[in-house]
Amino acid sequence: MNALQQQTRHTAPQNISSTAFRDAMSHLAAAVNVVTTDGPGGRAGFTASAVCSVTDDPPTLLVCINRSASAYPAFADNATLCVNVLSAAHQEVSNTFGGKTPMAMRFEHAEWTTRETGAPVLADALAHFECRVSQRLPVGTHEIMLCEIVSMATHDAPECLLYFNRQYHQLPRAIASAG
Ligand SMILES: NC(=O)C1=CN([C@@H]2O[C@H](COP(=O)(O)OP(=O)(O)OC[C@H]3O[C@@H](n4cnc5c(N)ncnc54)[C@H](O)[C@@H]3O)[C@@H](O)[C@H]2O)C=CC1
Ligand SMILES: Cc1cc2nc3c(=O)[nH]c(=O)nc-3n(C[C@H](O)[C@H](O)[C@H](O)COP(=O)(O)O)c2cc1C
Repeated sequence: MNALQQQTRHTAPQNISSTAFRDAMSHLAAAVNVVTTDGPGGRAGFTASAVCSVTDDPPTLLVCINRSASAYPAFADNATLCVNVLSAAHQEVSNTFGGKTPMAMRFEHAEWTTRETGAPVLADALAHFECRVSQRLPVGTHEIMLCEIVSMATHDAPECLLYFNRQYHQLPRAIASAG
């Protein structure tokens, strides 16, 4: 057996439990976002790594939200949301929105504003995307929200926040070149 084979762990298809899937998913590094909303369903937000770009025409991204999350009823009732991309300075913001913190307290510890849609915008987010939810698709425990961009902005913070191996990591904007 060579070194590569020794480091590779295979799981038979019939054995793919939720735990095995999560263990494998912990090997995917992901950007960390706080997704917020406000409207008839109230103000809410949650930490999300399941966010990705779908198409640039019309500019669209997707967000997956667990339907058992305390934030879900507000997202189900509201038509707009904001994806706030976190910088390395926002690890505590991520913990606040990813834990069991009561919804009203989540917005107390960072600077939030509103712009086009009324969804809370994190003042110094690395980027923010205000969106109109254009489609909703339930899949298992989650709902995929397809989100058309209404307005966006970027902010050149020096490092982004990543989630990998169940831990936070910080990645600099520019990697120093060797030699
Ligand atoms: N997509 C999601 O719903 C995610 C939920 N979480 C939640 O945050 C908490 C802490 O998670 P970890 O410490 O990373 O350990 P974990 O073992 O629960 O998660 C490991 C990885 O599995 C994936 N994952 C976790 N829960 C999932 C779910 N319900 N549906 C689809 N994918 C899921 C994510 O990629 C995550 O990084 C847990 O309660 C977890 O459920 C974390 C990341 C993503
Ligand atoms: C790094 C990280 C990423 C997460 N990504 C998602 C996600 O993409 N979708 C999701 O529904 N929940 C995600 N969660 C979990 C939610 O942020 C939240 O903890 C969960 O919905 C339970 O919140 P509640 O106590 O308000 O019900 C993530 C949590 C962490 C810490």
